[in-house]
Parts: sequence; C-alpha cells; structure tokens
Amino acid sequence: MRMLEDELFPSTPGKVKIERAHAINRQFHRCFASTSTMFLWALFLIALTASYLSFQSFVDTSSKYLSASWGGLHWEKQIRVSAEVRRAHGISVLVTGAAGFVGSHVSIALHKRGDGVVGLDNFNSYYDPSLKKARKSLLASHGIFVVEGDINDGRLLSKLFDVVPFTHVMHLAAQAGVRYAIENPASYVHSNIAGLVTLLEACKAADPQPAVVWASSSSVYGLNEKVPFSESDRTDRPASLYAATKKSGEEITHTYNHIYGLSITGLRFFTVYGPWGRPDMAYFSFTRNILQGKPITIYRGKDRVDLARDFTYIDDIVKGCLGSLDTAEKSTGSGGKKRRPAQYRIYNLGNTSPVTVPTLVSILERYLKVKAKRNVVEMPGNGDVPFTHANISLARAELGYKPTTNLETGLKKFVKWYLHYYGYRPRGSKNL
Ligand SMILES: O=C(O)[C@H]1O[C@H](OP(=O)(O)OP(=O)(O)OC[C@H]2O[C@@H](n3ccc(=O)[nH]c3=O)[C@H](O)[C@@H]2O)[C@H](O)[C@@H](O)[C@@H]1O
Repeated sequence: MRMLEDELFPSTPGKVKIERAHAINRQFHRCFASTSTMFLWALFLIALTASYLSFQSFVDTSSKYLSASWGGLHWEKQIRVSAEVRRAHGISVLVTGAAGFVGSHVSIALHKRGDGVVGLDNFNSYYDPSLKKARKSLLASHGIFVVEGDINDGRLLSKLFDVVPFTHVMHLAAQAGVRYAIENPASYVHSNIAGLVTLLEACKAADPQPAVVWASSSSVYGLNEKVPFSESDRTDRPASLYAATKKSGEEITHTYNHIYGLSITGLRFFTVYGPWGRPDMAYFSFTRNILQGKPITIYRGKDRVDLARDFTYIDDIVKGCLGSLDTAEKSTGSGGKKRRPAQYRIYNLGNTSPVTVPTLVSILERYLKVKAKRNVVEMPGNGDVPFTHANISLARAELGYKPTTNLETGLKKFVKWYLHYYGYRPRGSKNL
C-alpha cells in the first residue's frame, strides 16, 4: 500500500525523474540493441513523416477546393446574367463591397438604370454580418448577384474578369471606421493596402482594362485647419491609421495610373449616413442606444468646442458615384503597358454644411421621441479630427454633383428605415 502511494504521489519530483530515466534507458537498450535495427527504425520514421505531410497537403488542397464558395458553370451563369447591360451605351460594373452600405445603394441605382452589376463582398464581421446578408437579399430581389469572396483573392478576381469584360470597377470594399484602427491596425493594411493592390493588379491585367472609381475618405485632410477642405489642400498629416491607408490608396492608385494607364477616380466621402447604414457610425449607434435607454458618449474637442461633421446623405453620394462612372474615361493600357496617359481624378463628395454632434443628437431625439442620456467627454486621442467641411466646386463642375438633402431630412429617412428594419412599433411614425 505504502509503495503504491509512493508511486502515485511521489514526495520528491526529482526522484520520479531519476526513476523514469532509468526505466526509459532500459527500454531504449532493449529496442535498439543493434545499429541495423536503429537504421530500420529511422527509415520507417522518415517514410511515416513523408506520407503524413503529403496527406496533409492533400487534405488542405481538397478542403480549399471544397470550401471555395465560387466557381462552376452555374456560378458563371449567375455572373453573366447579373452583368447584362439593359440599356443603350450602358456599362457593366464590378462593385466591390456590394453588401456594404454605399455598395448596396450604388449597385441598386446602377441596376435600376439598366447597367450590368456584379457584386463582390467578403461579409466580414466588423459589424453585424446579418445586416450585410439582408442587403445581399435586397440586391438579389433586384436581380443583382453578389459573389462571396475577398479582394485579396487574386485568382477569384482574374476569374471574374475572364467571365465578364467589366467596363468599370466601383471599388468600395474597405476596412472602414476611424477609431477601430487603434484596436485592429492589421485589418486596415490587409483590406485598404494589400486588397487594393491585388484589385489593381487584376484591373491592370484585364483586357480590356476597366476604369476604376474608388472610395477614399475625407479623413485624408487630417489635421488641416483651412476650411472648407479643397482637393488641392495638403493631405500629408493623417490623424489615424485609417486615414493613412486611404491616403496611401490615393498614391497607390496614382502609381497604377502612371505605369499601366488605369483610369482612376478617387472619391473623398464625407461621413455618409442614411437607411441601410453602418452600425458602427455615430448616428446609427446613437439611435440604437437612445431607443434602448442606454447612455451615449458625445466627444467634445479642445476648449469645450463641439465636434462637427459635414454629414452627407447616401442618395447624394450615390449620384456622385454614378456621375464619376459616367464621366470616367477609358483606361489606356493593355498587356501591362500604357499606350498614352490615362485620366487621374480626385473629388470631395460632401454636403458643404457641417453640423455639430450635439445637434445631430437633438434631431434624433426629436424623431425618436426619446430623450438621450448624454455623456459628454473629452475627445480621446484615437484618430478623430475636430471637424470636416467639404468644398465641392470641383465635383459640381466636373461630375454635376449637387447634394440636395440636409441632415434633418436625411435623418428622418434613416429613423423611418431603422424603426421598420428593427421591428419597432410605429409609435408616431406617421409623423416621420
Ligand atoms: O468622412 C469620412 O471620411 C469618414 O466618416 C466616418 O467617420 P466619422 O466622421 O468619424 O463618423 P462617425 O464615426 O459616425 O463619427 C461622427 C462624429 O461623432 C463623434 N462620435 C462618435 C462616436 C461616439 O461614440 N461619440 C461621438 O461623439 C465622432 O467624434 C465624430 O465627430 C466613417 O466612419 C469613416 O469610415 C469615413 O471614412
């Protein structure tokens, strides 16, 4: 009994080590008594490892093949049908980020006027993917097909260009959000830098090359104090990694324009809001919290100055996107070489009338008929800028861009959508 207890609960761990070492030694000598046996064992182990590794690579390859959510005749047919142009001089557009906020609106607008549209989206979980799935269903109900895939997947992109000779790419897929860059910097590099380059590589290699219109951001103006912001103002002092990746995007696209003749239009969006919007944005999360009786945090700038944004309504942004597609010239390259210089443009798409964040909250309170629990705090140093204000003269002159929706009207439409989408009782909604 005592011996058994000693074996199970040794008083000194060192003792066990010594005893085990002796036992292992004895076994070792028995097993590998001769050099030839050892040689055979070694051969056996090498063969075992080799067959394990080849089996692993077989499993990897086949699971990649099995889990790929794209490919096949049926898939290609869906893409061709969705890309069909149904009007004279229409265009066929690959919309990246099509299940996103701006992407879904632009896709529907293009489809409605008879253009061909194919969407691409990776449905990541930066915010509730069920909202992205709902947008996908909405697009499907219009006859727009959204491919589930990533802009970092070069094989998928070249396959898409094989199936459809897209005339345009509307590139809206990105890691959005200014403050989230503190938490997850790598995701900004992955989508906004690496993903952008992979997409441009596919566009450059496509024959014919498409014209590219893509989403930059008002955040590139960074610490600028000169208002309103004009395209010619300096943009070399970003305040967040998000802004830095968007600014890099402007430079990366310039390179592809310069070397390969890709026609490029970059759009600096100013805090876009509206129905089917992004739950991570202030107007959306404030609405959710106000309705749930939870407090909202309102940031305030230096010297107790309210923060302000040039909030821009989604329908105005859509018009700016379509205007950009319609005025984009063709790319000029093929086979990796440009034939002549191609168009390179950058435009502000804003509303030209900044509104403070507390005013935004007051408008929401009025439409929601609920008082917000306001918690006002100093703006943390996490990438925010105190204000934005767009000068849109260039977009007005060259794209015919003319925003028509003020924040009051736009938020009214947003609140109406929000209450309906999230199933709130129509308490006083007749007034909306
Ligand atoms: O215009 C742009 O370029 C950018 O607009 C928005 O960024 P942002 O203007 O920061 O929009 P929100 O996150 O909705 O914030 C709006 C305002 O509310 C403030 N805020 C935000 C969140 C919060 O909890 N409290 C709060 O006071 C922010 O400081 C900011 O002044 C988008 O999130 C970016 O993807 C986009 O690129």
